Amino acid sequence: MRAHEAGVLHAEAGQAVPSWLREPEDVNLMLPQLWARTVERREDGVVAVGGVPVTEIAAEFGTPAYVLDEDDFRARAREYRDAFAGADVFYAGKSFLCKAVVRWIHEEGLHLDVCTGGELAVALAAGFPPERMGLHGNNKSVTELTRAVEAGVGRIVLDSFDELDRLTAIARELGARPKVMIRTKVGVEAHTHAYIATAHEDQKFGLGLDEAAVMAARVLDEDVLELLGFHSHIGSQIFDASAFEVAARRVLGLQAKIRDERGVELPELDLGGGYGMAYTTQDDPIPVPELAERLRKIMEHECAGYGLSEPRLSVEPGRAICGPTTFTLYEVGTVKQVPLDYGASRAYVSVDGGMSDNIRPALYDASYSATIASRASSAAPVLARVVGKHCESGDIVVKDEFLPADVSPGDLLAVPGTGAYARSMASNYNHVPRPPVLAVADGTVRVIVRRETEDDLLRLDVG
Ligand SMILES: Cc1ncc(COP(=O)(O)O)c(C=O)c1O
Ligand SMILES: N[C@@H](CCCC[NH3+])C(=O)O
Repeated sequence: MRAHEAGVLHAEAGQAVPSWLREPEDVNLMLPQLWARTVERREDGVVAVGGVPVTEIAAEFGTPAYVLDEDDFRARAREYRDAFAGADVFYAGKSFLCKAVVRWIHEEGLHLDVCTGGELAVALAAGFPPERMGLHGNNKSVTELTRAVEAGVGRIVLDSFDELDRLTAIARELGARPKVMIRTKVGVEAHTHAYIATAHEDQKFGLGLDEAAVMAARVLDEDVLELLGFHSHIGSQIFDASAFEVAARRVLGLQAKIRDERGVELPELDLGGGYGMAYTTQDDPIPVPELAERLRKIMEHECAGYGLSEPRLSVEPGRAICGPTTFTLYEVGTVKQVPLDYGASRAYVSVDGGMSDNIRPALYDASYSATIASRASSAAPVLARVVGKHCESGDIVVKDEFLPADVSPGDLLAVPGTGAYARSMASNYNHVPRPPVLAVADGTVRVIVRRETEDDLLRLDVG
């Protein structure tokens, strides 16, 4: 049954619509702040990226697929590099990493943050200079640490005393002197989902400021590792620049304490990543130049206050670079009209992917938007929920969106803002193979991560 045949819910009907979601005047409208820069709806109603219509992409490569705008990716990387000139920008590979991305990051002059042996392997395989990499992780294994030291990774961010012992032993054995930072938790309550806040006390990352001072003293005393400075990452999808300022102030206070107690001015400071991006109209990211300027000012101000010479700053944006560059292209399979308690109804639009290609709605209650991408529609907007094909009722792709009432099987549906933590957190739940990543540039589409196949999955199953 088509949605418009069932008497559907409009915004004025009330409760089912979240307060921030407005019924659009034109259901074909695509808000530019939610889409990669070369994405547009053409006059024939079809959405195109880099000049290539999604209908062609779907016909050649199938759905679901992550469609990435390479020019947009590179432009966002450059924007960070330029705004933070004089500081080092480490792209956080956990948000999305593959060999092509590693090369783009290198070509655009960024550094790279990896947080597992797997990410390190991808970066090395793509030829990224190890000295421009940082290695994170709260439980790095001996194998991972050894590989990083042998490869000459530029900095290892220590996260525990156990790791300090491990790395010191490895350095002694290899006769190396790895550069390290110490990850702190600065006690800032970042306004974000609890699962992605990382600077409060009761979570697994980093060391409290007092413990971090003890660790710094040990590293300096033992003189096996080279201490670059402290690291702070307060969480992810944060819009409030003042949270970063508070973090900077607290870590610089620690820096001053080390100077006072040990007579050592540590040369670097890393303020992590976590800059928010727009998934829906609710989100209002801080413009990158403004963010950079605020961090620069607070560094200047605090260092002057403590009489410290300014350490070299580094930052680690992931989501804000890759997130907006990509949309997921799905095909609609079924549309079901579900009556709600208060007389309205919601169209459940099922697509050919779901929580296996984007776990964020299920994991963080994250909001996304969607549009019908294979055509324009003159039908009225109706409240819809885009859901996946998995065996879970929480398998939600877009919780609340207005779609045209004539949304039908066979329509292509695009969900923007899926460049970060979608492919990188994808799973094979229900033995669903993971979608490919397609990079579009200069009117051509290139597979940069191929589609997984059932054969790939069967090959793992050696029983
Ligand atoms: C240490 C560290 N740096 C950088 C990032 C990147 O965060 P985001 O993608 O939100 O910029 C993360 C993830 O939250 C992180 O844990
Ligand atoms: N994966 C999370 C953010 C955590 C980032 C890594 N520390 C997200 O999708 O928002």
